[in-house]
Amino acid sequence: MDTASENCSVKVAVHVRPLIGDERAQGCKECVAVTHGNPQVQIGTHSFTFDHVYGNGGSPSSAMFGECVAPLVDGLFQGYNATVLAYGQTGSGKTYTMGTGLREGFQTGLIPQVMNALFNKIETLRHQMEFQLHVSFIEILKEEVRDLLDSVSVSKSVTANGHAGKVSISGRPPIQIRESSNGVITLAGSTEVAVNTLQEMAACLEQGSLSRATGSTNMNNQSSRSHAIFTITLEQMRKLHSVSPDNGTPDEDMDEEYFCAKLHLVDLAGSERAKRTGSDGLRLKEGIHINRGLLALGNVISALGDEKKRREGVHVPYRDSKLTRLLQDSLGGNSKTVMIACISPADINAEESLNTLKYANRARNIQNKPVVNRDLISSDMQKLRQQLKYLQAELCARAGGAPSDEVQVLKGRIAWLEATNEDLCQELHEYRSRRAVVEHCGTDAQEGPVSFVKSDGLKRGFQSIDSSDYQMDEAVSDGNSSEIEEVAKEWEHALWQNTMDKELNELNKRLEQKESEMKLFGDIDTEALRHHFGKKIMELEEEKRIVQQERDRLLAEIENLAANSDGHTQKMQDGHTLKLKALEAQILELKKKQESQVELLKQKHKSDEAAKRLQAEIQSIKAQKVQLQNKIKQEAEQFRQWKASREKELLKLKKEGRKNEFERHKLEALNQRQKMVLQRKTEEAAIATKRLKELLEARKSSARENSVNSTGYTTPTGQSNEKSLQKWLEHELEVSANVHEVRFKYEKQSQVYVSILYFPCTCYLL
Ligand SMILES: Nc1ncnc2c1ncn2[C@@H]1O[C@H](COP(=O)(O)OP(=O)(O)OP(=O)(O)O)[C@@H](O)[C@H]1O
Repeated sequence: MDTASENCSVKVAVHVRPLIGDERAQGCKECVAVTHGNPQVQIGTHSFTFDHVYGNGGSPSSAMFGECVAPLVDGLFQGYNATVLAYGQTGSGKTYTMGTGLREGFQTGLIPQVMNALFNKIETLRHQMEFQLHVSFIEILKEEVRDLLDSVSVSKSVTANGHAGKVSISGRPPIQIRESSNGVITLAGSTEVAVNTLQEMAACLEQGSLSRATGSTNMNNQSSRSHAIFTITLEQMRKLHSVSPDNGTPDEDMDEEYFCAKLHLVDLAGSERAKRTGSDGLRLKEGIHINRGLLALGNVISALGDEKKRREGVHVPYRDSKLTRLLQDSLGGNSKTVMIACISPADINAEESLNTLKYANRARNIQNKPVVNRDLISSDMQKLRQQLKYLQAELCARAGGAPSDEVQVLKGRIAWLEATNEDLCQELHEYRSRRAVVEHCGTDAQEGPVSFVKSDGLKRGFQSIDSSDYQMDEAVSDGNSSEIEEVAKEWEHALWQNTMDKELNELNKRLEQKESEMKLFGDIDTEALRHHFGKKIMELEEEKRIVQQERDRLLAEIENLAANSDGHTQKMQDGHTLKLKALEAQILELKKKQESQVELLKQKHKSDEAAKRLQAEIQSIKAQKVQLQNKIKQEAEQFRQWKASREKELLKLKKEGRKNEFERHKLEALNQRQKMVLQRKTEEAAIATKRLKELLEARKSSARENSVNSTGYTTPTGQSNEKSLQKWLEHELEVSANVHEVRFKYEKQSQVYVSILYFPCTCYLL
């Protein structure tokens, strides 16, 4: 690879799509204004300047390819890597712009146009060089890299809820991201299809687009649920005609130069808010992963886009997500990059569109360092060849008079160089044939335990986010929708806060900058300056007037002298003419000075105007800052209230639970006691029944005795028996009444107990 690199910033274009059917049906108004003839976009009080603005009054969308992407395609042929990145809210038109969806407008998308331009250019250059094209198409879905061109993976529609998804058949190892020793990011295990024609490349795009995960949400009925990267690799073998040093004619043997450049075409999944997309379950989980990847991308852009941070060499968190890892070269690395920020003009999307523009505005500050990707070995070889030719020429030149031992040394050197050249050719050949295998096997010595340790360390920095994600996983698997909602809300709040903090930081920076600019104006006493310039002009005016008077006087004298001309007067006249000339020059000088003073005064006036404008800008930034701070405060307060009410609710429920538990214990104890009483009474009743039987027996036998005596009187024994029988009967009645009462109470308590167990809340309310 060439070491020389040029710094070039990420170019940003905005694509404003027209209002679409749904938005029209909802009666939305347009809230995005584009300044005519200028790449400026305005939303509310916010105004941004980009490299290009398309749609909605800006340049026509059809000009986008020619202005933004065609130069990157040309760059590919010079060996420069390039990236085109579509970013924006869900439903803002990224897929439409890139042409990765097989829907309406597909052919006008950027990727189909790239393919056309690529093959047209190859056709015109075919006689000068050899080409080899490869394409790969991957998606990042829920932090997993999937191969969209893998023929083993199959695309399948999942019919429930209209959700579609891709099902991978196991058998191939998952795709791994690797970093080679020279810092190049590669994908080990992804399919690289060699293509020779436009049709073959289009078929790859179509196959991958069909396999991509999409799903329906409230905001886009065919929403991309993954980040997709379509990569075109262009290899060129250029034939270099070298000129013979002897006769200046082209050499028979031609040198070769090998270039290899990649073009990444990225269609990111859209940022989304769970509330607006109406996502739940699977969609919600996808949305969280999408937002998480975009948050990591935002952090990378912030770290790279901040001049101060860059100078301080602040760590860029590329490893926080697969997306940022894969785009490492595209952002701040070896690539020419264009970001296309897609926005909707509808007023209901104003906040999201504003966020997209802020994100894109930050990206404009990123400095990349693209280099020509020339094969190291071929460039070494070229140097050696040049050296060889130079030596051969030197040898020829000296052939006549050079001492023979010097010629011998040079010949030896040439032989050595030729041998080295041959070795290098061999090495180059082996290297090329091994390269493909090496890339696929991914046997990269760099990915050892050391890099794991490093990534672990970085992971720790993101622990809070990881743990919230873990909570989300738990919540989703439990199927507890209120918990999901709670975690989603907290996540959304954290995202929102992060964006707002960044915005506030940016406002503070802008304010600081404007205030320091204002200080420059403030140090100058404008009134004193104006007075000084006014005075200076008057003085010059006076001086000019005096000099003009003197000139007029001299002119009059010359005229007089001319009338009576003699030798003496002629001399005087000459002297006067000289003086007159000097005075004229003086007047001219004074005029110039006066003009420059007037110019200075004008500039002063202009700078006063600029100071006023600056002051107004400072005021507006301050007002924006106050607004933002209030918004942050309000949101934080709302979130705090929501959290407090959730906690209160939870506490109340816990309290109710405890109370119910206590009641249950109490009832159980009562129930136990009553059971015991019932048992005791039942036993007493059994004893009484037994006694009754005995008494009845006794009574029968005494009656028999009485009939034997036949006296007709009741004996004292008979009387006492009757009394005891009466007493016993009374007791018996009392016992059975008690038994009934206890049984009734027991049954009632049992019913209450059952209802507490199965319907605790109702019971509490009762
Ligand atoms: N420039 C445009 N002109 C006309 N229609 C457009 C344009 N851009 C987008 N649309 C329409 O808007 C809708 C959403 O577009 P698209 O699917 O490309 O959005 P997206 O940003 O890729 O969404 P997501 O992130 O959810 O995948 C589609 O119906 C598409 O046809």
